[in-house]
Amino acid sequence: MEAPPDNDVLWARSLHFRHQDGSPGVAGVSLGVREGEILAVSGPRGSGKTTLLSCLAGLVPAQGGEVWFNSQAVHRMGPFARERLRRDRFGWIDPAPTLVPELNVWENTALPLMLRGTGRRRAKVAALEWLERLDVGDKARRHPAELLQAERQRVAIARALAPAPTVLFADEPTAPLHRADRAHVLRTLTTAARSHGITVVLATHDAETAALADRKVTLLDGRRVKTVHLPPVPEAEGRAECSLSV
Ligand SMILES: Nc1ncnc2c1ncn2[C@@H]1O[C@H](COP(=O)(O)OP(=O)(O)OP(=O)(O)O)[C@@H](O)[C@H]1O
Repeated sequence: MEAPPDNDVLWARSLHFRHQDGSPGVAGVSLGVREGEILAVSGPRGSGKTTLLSCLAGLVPAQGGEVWFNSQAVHRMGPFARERLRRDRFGWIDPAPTLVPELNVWENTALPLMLRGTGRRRAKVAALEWLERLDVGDKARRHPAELLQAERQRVAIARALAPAPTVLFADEPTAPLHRADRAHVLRTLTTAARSHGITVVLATHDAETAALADRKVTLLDGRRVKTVHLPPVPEAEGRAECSLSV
């Protein structure tokens, strides 16, 4: 076993993961992510994007293969070491916002910073700055239940960026946003990542989102492929969909 190349902050070799019920998640995926790079992991629904990000972030232990974060072998870590790594070095954005309902918006945003040891006052200042950047600064004292789903997602993005993680795993981060808001939020996310040197692994099935990344890897049925050719939707089916959506 060898350590990853120096310029890769994250590196995986021949990753395998099967879900508890036997569903194949990823099967033999290898990739490297360079420091400061924005890497899109694309592919259709069910292709293994979330599973891959979960293995890379140490959320689930890979059942085969290797994951390296710099010179640390994530695949050899126990649950506590992986949890510490996630807390101190990684950020995560889910497709749907998961905020602590009892805390207000700025407290939610400041939480990862405080868990890393930042004092409450400094954490609050940072949280408020990030909330402003994500256009939800005026909601800082509200509780999650008082916000729209799209606003909660902006808060979740601010919370993930506030500690300036070394690697940010963003799983369909703009899924709950309206199309018009998506581009703006994605630009804020990618600009913030670039200006703070945050490496981003961005799972998306949307080609426009993937185009914002520096590089793209594509998955199909848990494996890396060069391109995905999906069968065209028959015209009659397309018409049926249109009439249903009216
Ligand atoms: N918790 C789970 N238990 C069992 N099977 C799962 C679980 N999560 C995902 N799978 C299965 O693993 C495979 C990969 O799913 P995954 O969610 O990683 O794909 P994805 O590309 O992220 O899809 P989506 O875009 O829909 O989120 C799919 O066949 C899926 O049904």
